[in-house]
Amino acid sequence: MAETKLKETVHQEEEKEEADNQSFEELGVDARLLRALQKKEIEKPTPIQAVAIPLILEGKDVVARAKTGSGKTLAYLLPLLQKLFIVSADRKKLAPNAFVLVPTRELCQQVYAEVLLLVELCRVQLKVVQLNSNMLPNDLRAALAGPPDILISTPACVAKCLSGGILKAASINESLETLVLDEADLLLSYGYENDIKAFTPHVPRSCQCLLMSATSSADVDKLKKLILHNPFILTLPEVGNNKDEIIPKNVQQFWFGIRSAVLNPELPQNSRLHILEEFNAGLFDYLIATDLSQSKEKDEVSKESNVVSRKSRKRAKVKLDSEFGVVRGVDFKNVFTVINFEMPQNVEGYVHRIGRTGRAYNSGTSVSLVSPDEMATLEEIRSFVGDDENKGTSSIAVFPLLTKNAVESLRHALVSDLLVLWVTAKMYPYMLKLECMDLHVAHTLDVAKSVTRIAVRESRAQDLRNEILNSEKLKAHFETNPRDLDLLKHDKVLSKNAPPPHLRDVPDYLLDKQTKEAREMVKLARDAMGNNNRRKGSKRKLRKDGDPLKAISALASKRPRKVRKTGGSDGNNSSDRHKRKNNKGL
Ligand SMILES: Nc1ncnc2c1ncn2[C@@H]1O[C@H](COP(=O)(O)OP(=O)(O)OP(=O)(O)O)[C@@H](O)[C@H]1O
Repeated sequence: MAETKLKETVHQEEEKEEADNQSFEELGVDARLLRALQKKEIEKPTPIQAVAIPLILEGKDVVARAKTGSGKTLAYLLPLLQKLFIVSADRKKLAPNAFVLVPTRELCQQVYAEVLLLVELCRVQLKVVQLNSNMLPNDLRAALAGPPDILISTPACVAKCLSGGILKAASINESLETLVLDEADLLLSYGYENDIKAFTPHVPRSCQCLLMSATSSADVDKLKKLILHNPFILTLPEVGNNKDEIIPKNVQQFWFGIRSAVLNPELPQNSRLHILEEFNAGLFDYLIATDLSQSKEKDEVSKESNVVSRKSRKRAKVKLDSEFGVVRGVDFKNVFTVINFEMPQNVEGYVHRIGRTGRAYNSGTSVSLVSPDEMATLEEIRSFVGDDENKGTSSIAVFPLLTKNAVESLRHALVSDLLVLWVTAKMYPYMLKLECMDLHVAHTLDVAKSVTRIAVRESRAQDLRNEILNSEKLKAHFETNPRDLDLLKHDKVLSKNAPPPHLRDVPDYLLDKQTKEAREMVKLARDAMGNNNRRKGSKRKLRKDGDPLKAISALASKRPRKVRKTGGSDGNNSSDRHKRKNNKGL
């Protein structure tokens, strides 16, 4: 115990400074590796390399904790390779002499590529293989034939090879010289504990063990006790005490107060209803939802795939509700924008998703982020909605608002159909800082403050009132029911706070050339999206069976409706429309 304490090296400033000034050569790195580093344009060791390389070259067990991106991979790879350069008559070759175990397949590939490059640049004859659990037993056997000098893999794959007799425990015991556990802080949390426990009894006492980690945690301590013998513990100061420096200083970090909720099939029914209720009551600005019952398929991924799939693996154990479905029929209130971050799988899914906006008399926008492999789905959808480039018809347009100009113009937009505005309002301080718009500060911050949810809702209500008052279709109704017209005309806005006069218009002095151009663009975009929608809606015949104001709400019995019943429907309910199209043989 006392000896371990003595061996713990928490580097003091002077030691660190000394190490900082050493070259790779002074650390004892082999000439071939020096050449390789030069070709890689790596000039001087990072602090962790400076302290770890000499110790590893001496054959010590090392636990190295240093912040992410600090060069831990080369800190162990350089001495590991150098050790293998030495041709030793004592070396047994029944199994790989060095194992590098990492938590994910992606990391396997990354480390493998790094080793291959170094070996190639050094012009040495070393055989390196990477194995993963997806490989067939015969392929695993073939890769291990020889055997290779270095094996890069995951603990799960090694355990699989052991239990399948592809790797012999006795051979490992005879041949293993160096064991590296990279990203050690993740290995246990990724569920590899049993795999590591199955493997460690076969690690010979003589094997040099290295444990690399970006953070210090109970898991790292557990691994340390499981595998290492009396190691040197290198804790660079920034990881030890000052938590602010775990992440490199050159990373700017932000968080925004975006009120949001997640809706997915893993949640119990009660929670889902509760979230819908809260969303409809305006507690969240954003709802992040999935309509994927097919997420079950996606969950069937191998354990070392990646971080996301690791989480998914845990999720796979959770029973998903096969009756989950928020995009069909559920009547969300005040959804102005539907964003398809992932495209739905088919036209039907698209129609149902975007039908969550533009409900009743509201207008809405949908924005689809389409990756190249989703283009076929987009084409299918475009042909379904009747888009034809040859005929110049295009209801799904290229999104026009992501230009710098458009962002500029949103600074001055008081009312927008786009929910984006709220994000913009919240981002004002950052945008201003980033783009140095000091001239506009006072005005734009005032604008941002004034764009409240109520202000936006009222403005939309006003639009709606105007539409109804000017509606040709309702003219006859108002003639026979003048009281309705009277009530509507005198319907007053809820908010007592009129916008301050200086915000009614954007003063000319604030309008630079770019903003003027952007204004035009946004106007065009609104015409294309909002106004067209309204026009389309008004052309539709009233349908009793398609009254969107009677749309099924998951919460209909729980809470009073906020939407006032003003008459019939414009039939602008995508979901109903789609059902009708479906019946026609979609
Ligand atoms: N001495 C060096 N000088 C300049 N660049 C280096 C040096 N050593 C490593 N690098 C580069 O720094 C980057 C980060 O290195 P590496 O991936 O080893 O970091 P890490 O500490 O393992 O990070 P993480 O904990 O996130 O895995 C790599 O692109 C690597 O090539």
